[in-house]
Amino acid sequence: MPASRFYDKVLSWHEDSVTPVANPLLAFTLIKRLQSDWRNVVHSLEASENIQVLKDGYEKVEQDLPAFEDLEGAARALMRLQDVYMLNVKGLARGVFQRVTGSAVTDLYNPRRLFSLTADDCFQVGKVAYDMGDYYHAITWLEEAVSLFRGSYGEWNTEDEASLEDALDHLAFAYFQAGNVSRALSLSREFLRYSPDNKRMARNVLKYERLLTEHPKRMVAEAVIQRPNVPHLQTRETYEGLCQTLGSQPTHYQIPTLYCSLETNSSPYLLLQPVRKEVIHLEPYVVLYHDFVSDLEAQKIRELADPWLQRSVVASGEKQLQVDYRISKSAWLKDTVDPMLVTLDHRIAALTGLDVQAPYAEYLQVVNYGIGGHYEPHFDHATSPSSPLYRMKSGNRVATLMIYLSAVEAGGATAFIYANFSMPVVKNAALFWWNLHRSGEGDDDTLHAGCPVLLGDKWVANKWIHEHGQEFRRPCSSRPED
Ligand SMILES: O=C(O)CCC(=O)C(=O)O
Ligand SMILES: [Fe+2]
Repeated sequence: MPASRFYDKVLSWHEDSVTPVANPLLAFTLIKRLQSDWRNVVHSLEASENIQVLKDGYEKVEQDLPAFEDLEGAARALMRLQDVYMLNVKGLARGVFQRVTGSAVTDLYNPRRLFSLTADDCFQVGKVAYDMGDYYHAITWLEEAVSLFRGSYGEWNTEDEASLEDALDHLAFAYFQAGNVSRALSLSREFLRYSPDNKRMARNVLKYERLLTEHPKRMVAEAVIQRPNVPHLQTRETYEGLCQTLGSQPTHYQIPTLYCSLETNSSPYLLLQPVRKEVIHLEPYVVLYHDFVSDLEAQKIRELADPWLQRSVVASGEKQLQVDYRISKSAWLKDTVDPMLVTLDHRIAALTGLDVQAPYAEYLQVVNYGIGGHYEPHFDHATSPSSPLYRMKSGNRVATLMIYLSAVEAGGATAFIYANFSMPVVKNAALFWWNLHRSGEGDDDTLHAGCPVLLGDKWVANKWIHEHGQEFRRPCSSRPED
């Protein structure tokens, strides 16, 4: 019986998956299974004697299951990964992560186990794009759906929402919208072979034929379908190149001023336990402190924050908003939550020489990025006088110290757009940089981003240090270049 075949399939997905959400393909299918596959199984016509029990059980948990919005988010995350890492959709559907540029194919990650996508999975991703009018992504995913449905024609899965006909129908229309009428025509004709009585499709075929006779050029000159442009991101190419670590990474051999040292900063605290400091970049000044926290501390911080995590917001004018360009969950941890956080503050103060007591620094912000989670290029400091950052009345964010609380399997680097380098996630290390010049003016060269997580679960913690309280620790200067 198909429903039990679905059950067996679900069981096999869960075999040996300790962290099921580390793989974006598995994460998508998990959400899809909870959001629509089970519903399709439960509401299928395959009424057997136990169906009432199954239905009752389903209704009990229904409101806690992921909503369509979650499925949509997961589909968009897959498309984001596809774009930023130039992933090939055919490869993704087979469970492999390959970057394809021209004829060159690079393996970005070799998963231990392949999780392939079904035709219906690809259809759902394509449909999300289609419903947003994004025919560029719709076409790549629906092409894959059509090709997989063709290969398994006649085999019907109870959990599936769509069929070959649905996929052909959507793909044909997507091509038509994108200006490729000849492809729309051939797919519509294929559709009619399976459903010859469909009047709407018959009308479409006539329309496409007419268009092609009237404008025969469209037959040959197939429109090049462009990826939708995201207007707020002028730096997209650089950003994506850096996420793929195609930027000019600093090499210590070429730049002798970049060095590694054991930092004691004349602090008694650090004399006992010096921290290995690596200068990553000079202007802006960015350093990495290795093993800034221990595995246990990192774990503890993640655990303390976990129950408080909420979808991250950003400052927009005077308001705080949820936006597509920052997708993560975050929580603020007050020092009083655990003595370990006080120890951490002392370590930050000792290393940076800055005062991190309230109100001169913000609470620790813990951030968790799921699959495809990201933070597009931004500044940490306020760029407008009405920013909510000034509510603390301790000036702007003079410096950032960001701790990597986890490793990731692939993706998730921190990219400095204008400085043209990216920092891969180094578990337990902390990245420090100045956001402001000594004059107090924002340093535009600190524009940075958290690249989408390709595989894994990325955690970071931010300590934002404000201007006030640092007057004697970082004296100001009127030279803007300082
Ligand atoms: O996650 C990252 O690598 C960067 C995060 C970041 O820039 C921020 O939270 O402000
Ligand atoms: Fe940032």
